[in-house]
Amino acid sequence: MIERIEQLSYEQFHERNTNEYSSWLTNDINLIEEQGFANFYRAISSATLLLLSAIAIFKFHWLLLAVSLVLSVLMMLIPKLFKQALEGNTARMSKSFEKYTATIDEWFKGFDTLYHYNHTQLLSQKLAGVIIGVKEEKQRLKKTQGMMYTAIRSSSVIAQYAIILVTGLMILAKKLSAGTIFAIGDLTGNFFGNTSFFIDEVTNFISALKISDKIDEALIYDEVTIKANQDYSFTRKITVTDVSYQFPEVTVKIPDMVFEKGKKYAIVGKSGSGKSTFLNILMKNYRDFTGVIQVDNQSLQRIDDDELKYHWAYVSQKATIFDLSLVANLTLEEDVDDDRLTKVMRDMILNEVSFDKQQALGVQGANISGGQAQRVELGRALLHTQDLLIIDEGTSGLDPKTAQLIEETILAEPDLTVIFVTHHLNSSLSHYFERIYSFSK
Ligand SMILES: Nc1ncnc2c1ncn2[C@@H]1O[C@H](COP(=O)(O)OP(=O)(O)OP(=O)(O)O)[C@@H](O)[C@H]1O
Repeated sequence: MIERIEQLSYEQFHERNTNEYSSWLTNDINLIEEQGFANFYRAISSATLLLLSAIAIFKFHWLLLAVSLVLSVLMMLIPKLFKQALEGNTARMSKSFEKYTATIDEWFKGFDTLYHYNHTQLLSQKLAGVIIGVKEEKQRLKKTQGMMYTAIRSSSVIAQYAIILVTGLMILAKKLSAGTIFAIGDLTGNFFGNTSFFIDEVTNFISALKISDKIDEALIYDEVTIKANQDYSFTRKITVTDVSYQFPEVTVKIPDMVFEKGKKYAIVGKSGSGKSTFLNILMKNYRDFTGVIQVDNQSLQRIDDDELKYHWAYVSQKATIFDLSLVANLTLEEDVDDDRLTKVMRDMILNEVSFDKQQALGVQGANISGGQAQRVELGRALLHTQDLLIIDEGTSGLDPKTAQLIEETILAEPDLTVIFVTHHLNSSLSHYFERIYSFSK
């Protein structure tokens, strides 16, 4: 499952909330394990005991075994009556777990805000609903399972009586000795008991497999139809002509622009004017745009995604920090040139963060400040990019002096092409920019 997720494109991954993936990997895996694999192994054990009882019944008379087998086949039809309800309940339980995980994550992440507004009581209000939802779905599933078990157990008792009756008739017909009736009672008890266990276990196993089918089906995507050209080249310029992007509710129109290699560009514009949308198009996160973006002489769509990601880097306003050491956060555990790493750490003033080389920065950067996190994010991009650095408000969390220092360092890089999106263009840096593009709604 994780390997399939690794292969998703940006748009495919973002079709669903990250909590849905978390729920698959926690709740659904548990459900598959508890209801699926545990039942699979139990079914093997029941089948073995069933076989041993069948051999013993056969030793008395083949006819008794034949009737037992016919009755057990009839018993196996019972789950069909519950199949739809059982699969529906299992699927609904998995959905309710997804909602539960998403709600817990959302409201616990908002704890600080609720705390400062004296509204932490919202936690129990919001979580109560989803907890009750999970409980109700669990009860529904248990109820359906219970009804199925009762039907199977009852049919098992009826089948035992039927065999005892057949045995009685065979004794009267002098085909079996009178004492057989006592032994056959025990044997058929075992035989039909294990048949009913076997049926329960196989039915539950199959309905658990439906969850894994649901995940598999959710992760099936058509291949990207546009054939990528492996040869990446950006030696001259990127041109953007007549580009627009259609969201369900709004069409975002992007102004025509040219970005020459090695030069620096600023993009300014009102909130909602389409700056981030453009950057997402340029990074190939949003593929279905209209218009033309050429990189040297190739259309952007034809450039291989991995090549593009290798050469271009994108820094957003929101720093992503992993619970790894500073160096691992910068390198993403890749081998990098030591001199380059040292330069990036110096340029992004990161030596102050490096309290201890091994110390992790905390989950979502809990052990460092917001400004430090942004510098780590910028440092990671500088370390990974060869050609183009796109910064979307990536210095907004820094104090003005540090922001200017960092921005100047980046803008002074001679070979790097920089696209710098900002709401607050520092006039003392204007001379670095070849052009300032203005987006309007
Ligand atoms: N995922 C989305 N789904 C639907 N509409 C979206 C989505 N992302 C952006 N939009 C819409 O597209 C328009 C452009 O948004 P975009 O985020 O590109 O603006 P922006 O210039 O980057 O704004 P800001 O400066 O506030 O970050 C807005 O009207 C926004 O509501």
